Amino acid sequence: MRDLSDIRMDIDLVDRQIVKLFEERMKLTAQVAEYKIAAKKPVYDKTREEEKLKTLSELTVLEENKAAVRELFTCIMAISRGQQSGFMEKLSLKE
Ligand SMILES: O=C(O)C(=O)C[C@]1(C(=O)O)C=C[C@@H](O)C=C1
Repeated sequence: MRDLSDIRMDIDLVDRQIVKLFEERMKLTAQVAEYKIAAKKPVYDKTREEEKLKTLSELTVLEENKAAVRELFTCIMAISRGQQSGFMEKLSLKE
């Protein structure tokens, strides 16, 4: 069996990558917000979110992880919506 601190070092490495990728994703959804503000489109896109959850669930290798992946991305997209709404609110306060 591997040593706990050894396993935790690997977890730390994976977590670093998750943070990096999360921040990359948030930068992209900030660009989406800019687009939606200009195009006067609503933040929430139910169809896109449903398609994403389906695709990501299909990409998940282990059956026992599928529900968790859906939960994780439901949460990530809610965070992204929150950020986008925040941008829109700030902009409307300025106007
Ligand atoms: O693709 C979009 O339209 C986005 O705003 C991005 C995103 C996402 O985080 O993936 C967030 C909100 C929408 O409801 C759908 C998807």
